[in-house]
Amino acid sequence: MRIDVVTIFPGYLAPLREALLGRAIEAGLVEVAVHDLRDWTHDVHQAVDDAPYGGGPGMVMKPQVWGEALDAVLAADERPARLVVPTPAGRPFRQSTAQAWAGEQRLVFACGRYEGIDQRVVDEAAARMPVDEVSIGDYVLVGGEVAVLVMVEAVARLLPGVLGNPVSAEQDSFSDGLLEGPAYTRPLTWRGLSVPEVLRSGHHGAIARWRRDRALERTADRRPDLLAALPADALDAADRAF
Ligand SMILES: N#Cc1c(-c2ccc3ccn(Cc4ccncc4)c3c2)n[nH]c1N
Repeated sequence: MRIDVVTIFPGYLAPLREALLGRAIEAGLVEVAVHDLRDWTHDVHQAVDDAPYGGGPGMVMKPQVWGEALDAVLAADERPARLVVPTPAGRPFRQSTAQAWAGEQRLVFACGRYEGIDQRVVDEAAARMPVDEVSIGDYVLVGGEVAVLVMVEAVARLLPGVLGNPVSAEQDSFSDGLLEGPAYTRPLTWRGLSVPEVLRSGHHGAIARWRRDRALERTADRRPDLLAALPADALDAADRAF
């Protein structure tokens, strides 16, 4: 997969080259290119924004600059791309979104700032490629860069070879529609608190059942909406007994 990010703050995306994802890039499991939107300005001030039509607070990002930038970035690789535009007004970004995007050959992320990007940039792009306007949560950020860090990590960890243990991605929170339950490691007792006996029993069936019960319990307590959204056949009799 190739990932391109267009932003006026390229330095914000430096964390993509750290740790697990950085190693994946070095291993050639994923390609990441970050582009400075101002490279496609032509005025001395490198202007990327202007006042909003209809008035209102703040500034809007100019369509001309974005259009030239996306044309150039898209032309740099022949692979078909999905354009992703983070926005507080976007559809929710979920694990299912990350799983769907993990199958893409190429993702191009457009990081807005100010009050956002002129809508015509999205509309014009949508005539020639898939475009997703997405939000990472119900709170307001200052720009799209942090959201891109979140989404790139969520997608990249699903790519073959990126995670040391692919099983862990299958047992993620949300992968089965539930939150994952609590995890424990050594020491056996820490500040008077001990690891649940069942986890030391060696009884794999009992351990699986205990973990499922804790996941159901945590999901019911913290995210009842996820429980309500589960397909009818997602809970077996033992689950329902919980
Ligand atoms: N994903 C995501 C987001 C954003 C977000 C994303 C891109 C941009 C570009 C500009 N802004 C600032 C802004 C724009 C409009 N209204 C208010 C603030 C952004 C915010 N905020 N909250 C989220 N969950």
